[in-house]
Amino acid sequence: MRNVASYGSIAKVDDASAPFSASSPAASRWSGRRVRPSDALYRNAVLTVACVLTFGLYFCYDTPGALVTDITADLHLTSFRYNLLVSLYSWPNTVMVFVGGLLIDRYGNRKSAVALTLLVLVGQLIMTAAVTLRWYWLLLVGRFVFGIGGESLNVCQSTIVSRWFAGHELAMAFGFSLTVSRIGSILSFNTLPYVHGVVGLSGAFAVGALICTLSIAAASVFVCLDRYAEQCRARESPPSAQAWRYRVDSVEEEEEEEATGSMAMELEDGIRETTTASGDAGPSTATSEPPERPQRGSARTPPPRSPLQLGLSFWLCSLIGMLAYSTVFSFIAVGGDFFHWRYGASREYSGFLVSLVYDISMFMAPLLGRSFDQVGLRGIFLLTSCALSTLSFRTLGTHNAHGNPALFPRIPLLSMLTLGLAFSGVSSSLWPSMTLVVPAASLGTALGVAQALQNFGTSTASIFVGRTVDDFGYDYVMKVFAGVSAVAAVLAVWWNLDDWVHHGGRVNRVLPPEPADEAELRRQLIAAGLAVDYVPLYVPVYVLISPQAIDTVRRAYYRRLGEGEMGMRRRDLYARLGIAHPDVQRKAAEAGVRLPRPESLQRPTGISAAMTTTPRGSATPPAAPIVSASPARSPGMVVPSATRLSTPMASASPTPSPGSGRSIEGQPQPPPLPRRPPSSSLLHRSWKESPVDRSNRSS
Ligand SMILES: NCCCC[C@H](NC(=O)[C@@H](N)CCCCN)C(=O)O
Repeated sequence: MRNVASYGSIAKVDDASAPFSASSPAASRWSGRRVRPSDALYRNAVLTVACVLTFGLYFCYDTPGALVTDITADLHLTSFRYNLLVSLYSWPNTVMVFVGGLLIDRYGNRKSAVALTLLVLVGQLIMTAAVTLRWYWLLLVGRFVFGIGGESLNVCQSTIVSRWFAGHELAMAFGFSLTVSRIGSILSFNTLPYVHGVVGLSGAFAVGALICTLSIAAASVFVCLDRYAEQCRARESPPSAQAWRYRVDSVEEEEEEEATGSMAMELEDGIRETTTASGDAGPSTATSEPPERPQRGSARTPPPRSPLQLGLSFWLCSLIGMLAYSTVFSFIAVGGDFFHWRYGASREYSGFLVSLVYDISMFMAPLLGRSFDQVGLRGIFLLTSCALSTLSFRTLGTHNAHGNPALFPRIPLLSMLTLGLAFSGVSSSLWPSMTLVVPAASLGTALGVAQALQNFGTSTASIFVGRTVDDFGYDYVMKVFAGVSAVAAVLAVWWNLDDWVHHGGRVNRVLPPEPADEAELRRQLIAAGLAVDYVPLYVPVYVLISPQAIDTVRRAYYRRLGEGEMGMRRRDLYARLGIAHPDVQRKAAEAGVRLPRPESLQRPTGISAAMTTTPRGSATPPAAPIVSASPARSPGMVVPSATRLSTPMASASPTPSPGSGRSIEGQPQPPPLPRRPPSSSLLHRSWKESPVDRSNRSS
């Protein structure tokens, strides 16, 4: 819980996550420095160092594969000992990477990146010493340490990328990170045999260690860039705004936040889905929350206690990843042998065919990523990729040189091209999708679980291949792989349907760009009196006690802000009528902040309308159009009640100073009659019915 401060309905990741958007007006106003975190240059630098983070890891991961003949010969390893060495990367990570994910969420990306790149280097150095000393057991220790650091480093890289490039650049950024990783693997396979010829086995491992230092350097640069971005962000917030940057440490506070946070999330999901379902975005859409902004939405939810709480969508996604990756990775491990024996291909041509998977992925990852960012369809593409994998394995398992020699070399080439495309599709769509279906604050944990499953799948598949090939032959293995890929495709259908039905198809949508910098807009709103930037910490705790307590706190707080009894009643009335308080309208006009236009006020967004249209069937009222999408939902900011048009208990939020009730020209006037019958207990009922207001207040 350390790096997440939650503000009622809004949880804020406190490690400069997604610190600056490309379209940040505030950032562009931030002057006095040459390069700003919002600049493309700065963001590219972050992406570069994030990509290089795992470069050493992938280079060294494939070292045993690249030097298989030399290692087994030089160290006199049996096939079993060699395979034990290779699999020692995956086995511990069926558990350890999950722990790593938790620690990444706990300590943040900066510390984790440095610690994990160091761990990878330590592992590689141990292996270098082991091959020098010819100590097999030490080699196993080294591979173990290397694996512990390596898989968690993968998770860390993903959380960095998803936080810096949330939104419309996410998949492309992931694509670039995959490309650099593939270059690491390809470089390893293509250079290490020559390096070994020149400097021997120890020298080859030492080269790997040297490349790992590159990753450490990248981690150090990332720390500087990320910290600098955080400082800029802090500088942009006025001192008063710092007041809401409190940390939540006590268990009670966590529980309270979890309750309000998840209620608010449900409410917000309901709102988005209601808007989407009705298709009645109206003119106010421009000023309200975009239909879906998964990362941002998810960032508001406190971290789940257990991975089981990560949701069906996440588990389906992880299972698909486990099945799809395990078949491809274990096929790559035996692919050279397979083509040699089943198609009579030369060793070189077999190697070429196998490497096609990585080669294609290297080129395709950013291209696919870019197209996912532009057209969405990640889920559909993942499904298509699983289907393509099925086709590829089925073909490889059916047509071989013995059955129909005329098909060689067309079948293996076409199958590998298909498999390469499928693998590119899986890796390019899976990881960005993963970040969309889990709360941002739990991303490390979630990716850790996903990688743990993937390692389990890969290790199991490798054992299966080892045990099956001799007895049943490669065709049988390929058919099983085709079956496993088909199961992944079926799960992908389920995953898409679930996402479509319950989440409005978020994984297939185009993500909007990150909104303009929230700090600046928040400052504008606060200056305009449309928001307050600080609510005492005792409020969220106290308001949970009883509706009476809520009312007492609310009134006490209004009084502190100079609000009289009449003002409070007027505020209640305006909120019940579902319109903006005239004074708020005036202030909004002065501040140049757009309120929803009159027609949007006529939308049937009352409680009953929402209850009938909320897809999940939850009795959550819809959100009102908000003054401005991003500021109204900024961490720690409370939007005055009257700006939350037609939110039933909008008046619960405090506002600095009530106005005279004058209306301004061109702005909507209150309708003559309330849409809902006034009730003396409305206030209390509404508190129960409107968690978002409670969480707003508590923030
Ligand atoms: N930040 C990168 C996301 C993971 C990419 C993925 N790698 C893995 O899943 C690793 N567990 C496997 C390492 C094996 C390398 N040959 C990938 O697509 O490589």
